Amino acid sequence: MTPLEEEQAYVERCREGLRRMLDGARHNVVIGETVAGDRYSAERLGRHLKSLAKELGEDDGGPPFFGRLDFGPDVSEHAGQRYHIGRRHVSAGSGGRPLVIDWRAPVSRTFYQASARDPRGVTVRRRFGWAGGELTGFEDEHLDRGLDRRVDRGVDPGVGRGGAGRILTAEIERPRVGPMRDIVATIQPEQDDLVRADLEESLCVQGGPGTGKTAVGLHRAAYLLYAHRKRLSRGGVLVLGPNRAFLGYISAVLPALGEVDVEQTTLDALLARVPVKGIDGTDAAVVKHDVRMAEVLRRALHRRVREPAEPLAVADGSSRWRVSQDELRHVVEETRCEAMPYGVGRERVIARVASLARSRAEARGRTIDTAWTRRTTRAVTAAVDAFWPAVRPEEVLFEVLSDCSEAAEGVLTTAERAAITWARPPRTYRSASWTTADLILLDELAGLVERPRGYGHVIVDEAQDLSPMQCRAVARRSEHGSLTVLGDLAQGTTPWAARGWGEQMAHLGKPEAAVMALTTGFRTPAAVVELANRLLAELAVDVPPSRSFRRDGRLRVLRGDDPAVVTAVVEALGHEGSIGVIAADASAGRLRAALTDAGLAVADGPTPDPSVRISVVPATLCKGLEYDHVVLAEPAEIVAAEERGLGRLYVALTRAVSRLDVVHRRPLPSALT
Ligand SMILES: Nc1ncnc2c1ncn2[C@@H]1O[C@H](COP(=O)(O)OP(=O)(O)OP(=O)(O)O)[C@@H](O)[C@H]1O
Repeated sequence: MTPLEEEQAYVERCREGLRRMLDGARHNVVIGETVAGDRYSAERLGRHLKSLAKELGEDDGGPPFFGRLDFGPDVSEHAGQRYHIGRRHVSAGSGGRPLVIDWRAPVSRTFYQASARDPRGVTVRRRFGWAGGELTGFEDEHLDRGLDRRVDRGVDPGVGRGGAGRILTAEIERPRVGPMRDIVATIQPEQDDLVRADLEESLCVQGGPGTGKTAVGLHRAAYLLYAHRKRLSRGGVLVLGPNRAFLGYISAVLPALGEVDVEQTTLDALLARVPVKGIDGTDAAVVKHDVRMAEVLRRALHRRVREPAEPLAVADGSSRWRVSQDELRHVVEETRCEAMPYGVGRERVIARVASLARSRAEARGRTIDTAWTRRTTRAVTAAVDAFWPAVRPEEVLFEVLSDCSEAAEGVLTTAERAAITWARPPRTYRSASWTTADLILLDELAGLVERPRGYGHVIVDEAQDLSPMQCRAVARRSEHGSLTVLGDLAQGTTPWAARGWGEQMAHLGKPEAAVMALTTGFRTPAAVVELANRLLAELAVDVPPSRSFRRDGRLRVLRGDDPAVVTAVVEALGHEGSIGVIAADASAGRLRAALTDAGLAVADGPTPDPSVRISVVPATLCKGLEYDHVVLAEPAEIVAAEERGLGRLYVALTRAVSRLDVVHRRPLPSALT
């Protein structure tokens, strides 16, 4: 047998192993359904087993491994061992050593980190090439002999980018056809460091376009769940992305890595406690996103706590148990000093006052039973309503937006107060038309009333765009957990986008987090990166220019309007891969009509769709997405459309994987010429 045939035979053993695991998992689903301890655990177990069975079923036919490590004789733990590394563990069935080791297992780390300079005991690292589930070749790096000793079997011999092998280069440069895929086979050492950082460690990753921030975040989620499954099972892991198109684009990555229980959502969706019916003007939105609003809301809420105006007398048959006004005052003051959430404070006041009444009753020999306690607590609660009332966040915000003169005194300017005040206040909070920014204010208030549910780990993508108030909403949910914050200051497009990470991390509640950099781009070809980098000087943020791993690709700057866009798209159809037509929001509908009039099928939304190759993408939705071929229409219009239009153009320019056509009639923004 040739070495390639030996590996192909090993693939068959792995597939057999997977089939055995699948049979076992299906069997367990049946058993799991009958061995219900209680309903909750039966449901959880059933869900877990079913998803495992589904996953294993779906895995059937996919590559069971992507790499192999051969250790030399000098590593005590692994001396002379050979391990195949894959997306999932494949057991040998007989209780022996697994056929395939999970990419997240400790030994797999060596696969990503070993190098000729630091072989870590590895003699050979093998990468496999696959075509449609068939193992077609492999490539060896003899780390003990230096990188130049590369041997290829069944693939074109040769060395790719920067000393990287062909298989690695081909994987990174492959045309993109649909949603995002995992990168487990080709995680780079600096990415691996971030993926496997400690759970306790909060990280901030600043990386230029296409440096793999999103990929790192998702793989980190999968890694943390593997390494700390028990600890994270209670709090869970939350992934926050910028919009629904982005979530659609990334949604398959974690399930492909076997993780189906991660909550992936947008911050707006997470905070949606009321329907959004109103829209803010920019002036109002800017004030509402400002961190000073936290103080305004705090004051507005706590203004509701008043000095008790009268003593309390709890009627109990023929007796009355009294709590004096002074005692009530003392309880309120004492509770206030403990600086706890408003709602918890109220509960504590009720409990303390009830306990005073109880001690009076006990002193008079009254027998206290549950019914007595319930009755007394009800009476005390009614009295406490007068000086520490129950409150809904909506009621407080209703008051603030109707008239914030007192709560905002000395905090907001007159113009700022006017900007957020309703021109015509609704009659009650129930008829208010809340805006997206109001959701954040309601969440701040809800957080002041009661602590929200926290997560074990939160991953925030495109974090440069979060306002201070949005950051606080994230911080509330990760107070007792850790954060992975991913972003690029140069891609900031919101009016409140961060200009530096220090302040942003402070708003996120983790001022001590290390800021790490990713600088090699894996998406955009060098010529396109070079064009986009020209904008950096005008973006007023301090980030290093990106470098591209890729030397392939094509950039064209074409003159013309809609017909030129259609021609560029038709030409792009001659290549493999997805096609994104990115235009200013106002022009997206017109361009879509021009393409369909030309007889071309266009996908419904911006998310790359393998069945309909062309997507028309409003510029404000292209963040985080990528297309094999991008036709970028009229850059000047994108720049003019919003305050941070240049940032938006920078994002739009960096969405192309293989080819970018810039089509323009109006003069190009000066930075590009
Ligand atoms: N190590 C890698 N191997 C293969 N592909 C990679 C690697 N790292 C990143 N990529 C690919 O590069 C592309 C860009 O990655 P990703 O979207 O994670 O970058 P990003 O930094 O979040 O980009 P942006 O900020 O522009 O949205 C994706 O297609 C991703 O799969």
